[in-house]
Amino acid sequence: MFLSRFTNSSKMLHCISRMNSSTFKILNDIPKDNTVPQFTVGRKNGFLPWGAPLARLPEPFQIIDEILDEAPYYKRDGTPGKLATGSFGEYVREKLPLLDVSNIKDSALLFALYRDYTFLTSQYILEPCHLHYIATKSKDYGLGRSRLPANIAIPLVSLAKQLGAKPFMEYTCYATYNWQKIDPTGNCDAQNIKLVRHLEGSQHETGFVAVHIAMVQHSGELVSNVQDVLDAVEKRDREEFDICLKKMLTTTKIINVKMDTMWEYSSPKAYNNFRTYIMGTKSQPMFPNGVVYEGVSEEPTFYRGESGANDSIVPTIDNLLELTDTMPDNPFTAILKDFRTYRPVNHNAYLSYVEEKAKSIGVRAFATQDSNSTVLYQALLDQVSEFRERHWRFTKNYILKYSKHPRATGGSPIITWLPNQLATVMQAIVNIQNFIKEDELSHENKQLYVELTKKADTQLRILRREVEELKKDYPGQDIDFQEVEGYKPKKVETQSAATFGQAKPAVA
Ligand code: HEM
Repeated sequence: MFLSRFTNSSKMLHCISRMNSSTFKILNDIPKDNTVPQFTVGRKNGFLPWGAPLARLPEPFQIIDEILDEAPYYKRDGTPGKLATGSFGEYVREKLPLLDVSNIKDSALLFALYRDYTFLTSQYILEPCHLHYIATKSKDYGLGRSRLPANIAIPLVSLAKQLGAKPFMEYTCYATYNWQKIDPTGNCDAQNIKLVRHLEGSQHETGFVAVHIAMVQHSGELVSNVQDVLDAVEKRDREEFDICLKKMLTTTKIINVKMDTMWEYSSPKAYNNFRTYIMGTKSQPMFPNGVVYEGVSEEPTFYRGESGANDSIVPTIDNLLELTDTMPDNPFTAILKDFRTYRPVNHNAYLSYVEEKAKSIGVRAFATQDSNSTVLYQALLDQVSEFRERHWRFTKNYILKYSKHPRATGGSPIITWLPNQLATVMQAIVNIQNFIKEDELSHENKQLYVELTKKADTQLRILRREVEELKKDYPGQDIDFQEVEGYKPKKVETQSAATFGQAKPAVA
């Protein structure tokens, strides 16, 4: 049975889940009703859409297929597209009529149109930046276009409103709603994935997105694991709790192993060939005055760019383990919270549910009442650290080796932001040892605990030194709260990256 109470109103979905934080309706099966929002969290689809992403648009929208086929730097036949010749801007201004998208009932078409208008937007405003980046031999991006024409802006804003999304390219647009299986009977491993839309058009771009999909295909198991852990804590069932933590460990290990295949599917050297087009307009020097959406408002807009930071796997685990609560109250954490608004409303509501539920029933407190459970909890923290550590390695090899640009695609400071969270989780692994009584541990858990604690402690010291060194080469890495408008710090603990990621002590 799928969730029949869902309607295509994203606001309604948000309300349903927020009305009662002790329950959250998760899809148990694939819906038959095509008005159910594509990004509804489910035990089968997890954080992927519940239906296969729509690859081709029906009339009267086929003109968008045509334009997007012509756009990529390299078209499907390998010849240069409009972005390579610098003619995309003029082409789309002239060729695209102002289409009416105000009343789209089918959730697949609604999301496909939103995806496609965000592609048109990013290609339009960032076309000059990539050409500048090539002309200056990777030195800088110059300025982007500061006005988005009405034939793109008006429909995009309407679609975003219908979805409760930002009118800008989110992670869902570039990654989780932008793929097809090559063999429809196969799974979503990277070799079986091709893209619906390209920005650059290389196999490295396909590989980059495909590895994300290969990881997110396991998020259905993760959603089930999370629910089982929460149920076990509510029942105060220790045996069941330990079994569930072990199952979740298996899932997280699979996801981390899939992450490692990035090196195989997408080369570090090729990443910067498509990275420009996924940049945002917020906290980016290419858009000092933002972007005006013509026909909508003369007020400039500022949006974060596409980023894996909008994926829901890691935030879900952060929230379940109550790690989010130990993040320092600094501007980096403020950015992390801001990122959470750049995702489907149902994902955001799910994240809030997990966060509130874990706190109210005390997942961490329950874990730390037993030394062996605490080690399993610590092992899960270690998987979050493994994810973030792999990720920091990607950033050093795919980005820092080739670019001195100070901001990541999502607008976070490239040197200090990721280490803020990485250091927090490493510190949490070290701190949790206060709850472990070695003489109560099984032989297996004792070995694991010693190994995990030592590893985190060493990595933390290396990371701190590394960040201080790297900061010298990148300007503006220490930011203040003003950059994250709307965020109210509870208490300013630090504004300096010198003490980034100091987790608060774990309190049971
Ligand atoms: C070559 C591969 C990758 C590179 C270079 C890269 C780069 C980055 C950067 C620079 C950030 C900082 C946020 C921002 O954009 O402003 C970020 C955040 C993030 N990315 Fe990636 N990414 C890669 C692959 C992935 C993959 C495969 C995933 C899997 C879903 C992922 C998930 C995340 C998450 C969850 C965050 C937030 C991290 C946190 O909470 O500490 N990334 N990424």
